[in-house]
Amino acid sequence: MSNITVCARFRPVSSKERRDHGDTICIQNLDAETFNFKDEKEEEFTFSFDRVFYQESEQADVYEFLALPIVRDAVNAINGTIITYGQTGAGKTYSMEGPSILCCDEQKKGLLPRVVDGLFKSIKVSEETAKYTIKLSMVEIYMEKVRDLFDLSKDNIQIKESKVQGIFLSGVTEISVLDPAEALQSLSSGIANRAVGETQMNMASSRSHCVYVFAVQQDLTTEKRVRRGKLILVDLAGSEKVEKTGAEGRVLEEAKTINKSLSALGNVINALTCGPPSKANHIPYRDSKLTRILQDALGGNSQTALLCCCSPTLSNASESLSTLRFGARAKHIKALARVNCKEDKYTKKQGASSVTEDESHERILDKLRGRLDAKDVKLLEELFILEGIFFDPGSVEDLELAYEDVTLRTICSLQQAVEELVITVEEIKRENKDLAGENKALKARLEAAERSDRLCKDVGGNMTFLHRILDIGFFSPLGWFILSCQEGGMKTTSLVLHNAGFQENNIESGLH
Ligand SMILES: Nc1ncnc2c1ncn2[C@@H]1O[C@H](COP(=O)(O)OP(=O)(O)OP(=O)(O)O)[C@@H](O)[C@H]1O
Repeated sequence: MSNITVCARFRPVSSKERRDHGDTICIQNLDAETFNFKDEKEEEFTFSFDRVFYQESEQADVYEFLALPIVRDAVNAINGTIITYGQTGAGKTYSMEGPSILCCDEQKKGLLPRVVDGLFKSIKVSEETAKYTIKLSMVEIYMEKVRDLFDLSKDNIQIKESKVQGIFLSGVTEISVLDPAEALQSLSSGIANRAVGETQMNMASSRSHCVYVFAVQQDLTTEKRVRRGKLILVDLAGSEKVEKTGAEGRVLEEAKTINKSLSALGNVINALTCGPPSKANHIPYRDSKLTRILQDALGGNSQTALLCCCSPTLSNASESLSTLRFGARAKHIKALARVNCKEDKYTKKQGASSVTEDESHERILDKLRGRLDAKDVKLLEELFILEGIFFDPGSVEDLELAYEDVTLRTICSLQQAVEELVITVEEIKRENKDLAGENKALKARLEAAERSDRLCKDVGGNMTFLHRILDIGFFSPLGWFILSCQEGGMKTTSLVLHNAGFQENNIESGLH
C-alpha cells in the first residue's frame, strides 16, 4: 500500500488580483517540498507535500513529476488517476489542458495533451509483444448528472461497479484512438461540449467536474490473454464562496451543487483518513456522483495523484488554506494499485498457468451463453440483484460482465469452502490422534484390570482363609502385590508374594 501523491501548485498573480488587491503573496518558498503560508490574520502555517510547484513552475515539471509515472504504469495495466483540485480560478483547467488542447505553445501544453503523447510513446517503447488499443471516453458531472461529452443525448450515464472492471460508466461512448492527433481531436470536441460559465473569479469557469478516461488494452496474443489499465484524469469544478463570487440564479445553483459534491469528497477523505485503522468504517462513496466515480482512486485499485491548485495572493488566503488542508489530509490516504491481470493472483496462489484460468473462465462463459433461454436470463437477473450487481439486461456487455462477476464470486466461495474443509479435516485428524491415545490408555487399563481379576481368582483359589477380596492394588512384576480384604468389620491390607507360594505379610489393618 502506498500513499497517494499530493502536490501543491501556485499560479502567477493574475492582473485582476494585482489591480484589486495589490500583489502581496501569502507563501514563502522554503524548498521543493515545503513552504510557509501566512493568512490574513498573519497566522503562519508550514505545509509539506510531495512536490510544490511555485508560480514560475513549468507545465512540463508538473507532468514529469505527477503524471509520467502513472502514465507508464497504465500501459502496464495498472490503474491511475490524476485529479486537479482547488478554488475557482486557481489554475486547475490550465494545469489539466493548458491554454488550448489543440494549438498552443509546446511549453504551455497541459497534462492532458502530455498524457496522450506519453501513452503513445510508452506503448512504442514497450518491450511486450502485444497489441495495444486505447479507447477514450469523456463525461462531465453537471448538477449531479453524468453527461456523455461525446454524445450529449446520453445525459444520465449510470455509474456501476464490477469485480473485474471496478467502477465503470455504463454505456458511455468510447472512441478508439490510433494516434495522438486523433486523441487530441476527440478531446477537443468533448471539451467544446463542457458546461462553462462566467463568474467574478474566472471568465471561463468550469461549472462541472470533467472526467477523461483512457482505457488501455493490451492483447498479449502469444499468451492468449488481455490486460487492461485505466487512466482517469479529473478536472474538478472549483469550490467557491458564493458571497465572494457574487453567484446568483443558475450560477448560484451550480455553485451549490459543486460545493455539495466537493463536501462529499471531503467527507470521503475524512472517513478514509480518520477511521480506526483496524475497523472497516463506512466510506460514503455513494453520497455523490463524484465520489462514486472516484471510489477506486480513493483507497481502491489505483495509483492516484492530486494537484492542489492555489492562488498565491493574500486576498484568496482562506480558500487556499482550505485547499492546502484538503491536500494535507488526502496525503494520508492509502491506495492499493495492482496489475489488472487476474492470472497474477492465481499463479501466485496456485502455481497454475494464466492461460488455464482465462480458458476456464471463457469455457464457463461460453457454456452459459449457449444454454441461456429467457427463463434463465430472468433467474440470472434475480441472482445479480441479490448479489448486488446492477446491470442493464438489454446490454450484452453488461450481461457478460455480470456473468463474469458471478463466476468469479462462485470460484471465490468454492475456494473458501475448500479452505474451510481443509481446516475441518486437520481438526478431525487431531481429534482422531487424541482418541487413539485415549484408546491405548484404556486398553492398557483394561488389560491390567483383567490381569488383576485373574490374579484375584488365583489368589482366592489358593488362599487358606476366606477373606472377601476387596481390591488388588499395586502389582509388581517382581512377584508381589498388595491385597485388600475384609472379614466381618475388619479391613486388612496385605503384601502378598505370590511367586513364593502366597506368603502373606500384614502391612496395615484397621476397623472398617
Ligand atoms: N500556471 C499558470 N500560468 C499562467 N496562467 C495561469 C496558470 N494557472 C492559471 N492561469 C490562468 O488563470 C486563469 C484561471 O485558471 P483556470 O481556468 O485554469 O482556473 P480553474 O481553477 O480551472 O477555475 P474554475 O474552477 O473556475 O474552472 C486562466 O486565465 C488561466 O490561464
